[in-house]
Amino acid sequence: MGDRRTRALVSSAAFAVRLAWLADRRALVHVLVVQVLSAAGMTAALVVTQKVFGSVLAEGPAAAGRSPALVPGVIGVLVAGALFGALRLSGTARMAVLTVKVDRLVAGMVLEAAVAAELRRFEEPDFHDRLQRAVFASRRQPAQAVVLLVTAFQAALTVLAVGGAFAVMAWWLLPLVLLSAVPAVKAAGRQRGAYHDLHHDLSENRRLREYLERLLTGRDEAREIRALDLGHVLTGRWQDQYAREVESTERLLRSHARRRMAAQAVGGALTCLAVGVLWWLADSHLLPLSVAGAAVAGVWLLSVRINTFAGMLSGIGENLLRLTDLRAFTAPDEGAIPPPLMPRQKTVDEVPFGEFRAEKLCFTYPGTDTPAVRDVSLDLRPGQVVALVGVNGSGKTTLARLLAGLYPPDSGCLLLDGEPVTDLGAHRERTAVVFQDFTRYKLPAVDNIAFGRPRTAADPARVREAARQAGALEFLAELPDALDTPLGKEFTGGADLSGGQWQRLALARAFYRDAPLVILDEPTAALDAHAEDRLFTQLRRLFAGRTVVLISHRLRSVRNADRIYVLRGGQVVEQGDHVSLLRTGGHYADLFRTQADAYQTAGTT
Ligand SMILES: Nc1ncnc2c1ncn2[C@@H]1O[C@H](COP(=O)(O)OP(=O)(O)OP(=O)(O)O)[C@@H](O)[C@H]1O
Repeated sequence: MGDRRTRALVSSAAFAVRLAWLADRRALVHVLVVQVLSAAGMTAALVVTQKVFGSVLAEGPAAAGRSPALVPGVIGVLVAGALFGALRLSGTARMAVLTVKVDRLVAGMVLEAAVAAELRRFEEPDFHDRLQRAVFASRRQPAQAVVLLVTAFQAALTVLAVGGAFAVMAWWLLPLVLLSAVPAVKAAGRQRGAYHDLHHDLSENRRLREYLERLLTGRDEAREIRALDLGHVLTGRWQDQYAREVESTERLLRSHARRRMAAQAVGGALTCLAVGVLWWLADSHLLPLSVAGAAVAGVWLLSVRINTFAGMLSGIGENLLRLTDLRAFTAPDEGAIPPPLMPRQKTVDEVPFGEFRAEKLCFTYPGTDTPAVRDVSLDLRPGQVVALVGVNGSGKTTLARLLAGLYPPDSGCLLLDGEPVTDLGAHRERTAVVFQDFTRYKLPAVDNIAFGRPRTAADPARVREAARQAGALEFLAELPDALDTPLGKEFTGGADLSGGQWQRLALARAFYRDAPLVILDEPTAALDAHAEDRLFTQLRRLFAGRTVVLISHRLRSVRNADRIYVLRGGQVVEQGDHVSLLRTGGHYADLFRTQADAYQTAGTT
């Protein structure tokens, strides 16, 4: 365990240095050179101090002011002090820039890794724990690790420099001074990793707390929270979550403080002993007073540096261990999406898409035991409209996600013209999906549509055409800045849309994507009756030449589909066209009649 941790620390330290190198190698070299020069300056200052002491003592205090030997020494120390002060300032400024650049580099790495992760991973709590820890580790931690490592480097150089000066003056003092730091180093070693373990233990707790924070501060949630008067309940839960974190952290900090205080007391006693020995040696004329004086200054410098270093050790340890979270998350893994093969998204006419078949698809969500989709097979021919129907939870959305290549099936496969679809990334390229819970991008309307083909520059004429096809052009044209209006009231000049208008925008995105396979999951849930009717009656014309998979609870809307698959408990229990399914008198007929009766009853009462 200890060895594993030590190895993790060493490789994380190398990782931090590599990050700094990648972020700004010139700044890193500058900062390190400053540290080396400062350490060299400190050695020189110590030696000069000893010489000055020597001449003062040789000529007597009375002659001190007149001694010509003193003048160059004192001037030299003063000039060197000013030079090193300026050098340190430049090093500090460069360090600040370096930390900002490291932060940016690492935040980008985390975002890239999150974007590359397979959708399935987002179903796993462990993934969210790792993501959260990586996000946490990316905020100032790598930059702080670089600062700590540079400070540690400086402390090590000081130890070497002062040690070197001691070698000239009184080398035998060095072990005593080093001994004084042992308790602090040991305490830091014992504490090392404790924060990191706590951080791991609290991951889920913190994730829930942050979710509650988003609920309590989000614009979209603000309405319902006020309508239900939920604020105080959620704040209470937030308080409970936070209290748990604070209690655990407090417990750890208390034990940490006790250990460090004890270590400091022992270290201080050993430093006093070293000074006492020097005093005794000087008093007994076993050591020249000049050497003893410089050695006292050296002992003080050295013990301060070593103790700072030891104190930093637990900080460095914790910090570097957090970088292991970051490395683990950003390292490419088997879940990463391979880089896109096509440099430019092709249009529907350029992408070959023939007969599409799903064969015996099975899928179980991570963390559950019951399959959401079981042994589902279906055929989709070019130009066909195929509908998936069934009660809530029957597996329609999950099946749609499998058909879109968003999840790899646990077993079974997708076939295109008889060939298994092995590259799900390429399959997604030829698929347009309008999700039931589509995303509302609080960005300009034009982006909301052009995101349908994110790897090609937005084509304004096609954006307008897609908006027109989705019935969105009219209301978008009336926005303050037309299609350039940001769709979020949080942004200056921003506007908001109604639920149905947002849904039309999601449809426009699908039109703009211009893919040969179109999957529409409840695409009209928020549309008014006219708009819904218009979409369904014109579906074939609007998506001419494409294969359409349509999910809808409104069975009236799917009756014109070429084929209807009826799902129940994740399985296809019936299939056929509307007329044949009604004739069979099964589950579909039952659902259809229930809806028709409801309309009739409502119409007659
Ligand atoms: N992310 C998930 N993790 C675990 N189980 C899930 C997840 N999403 C859906 N399920 C489960 O999978 C089953 C099928 O859900 P699915 O969303 O595919 O049904 P659906 O037919 O689309 O339902 P609806 O008509 O309500 O949209 C349900 O039992 C549901 O509880």
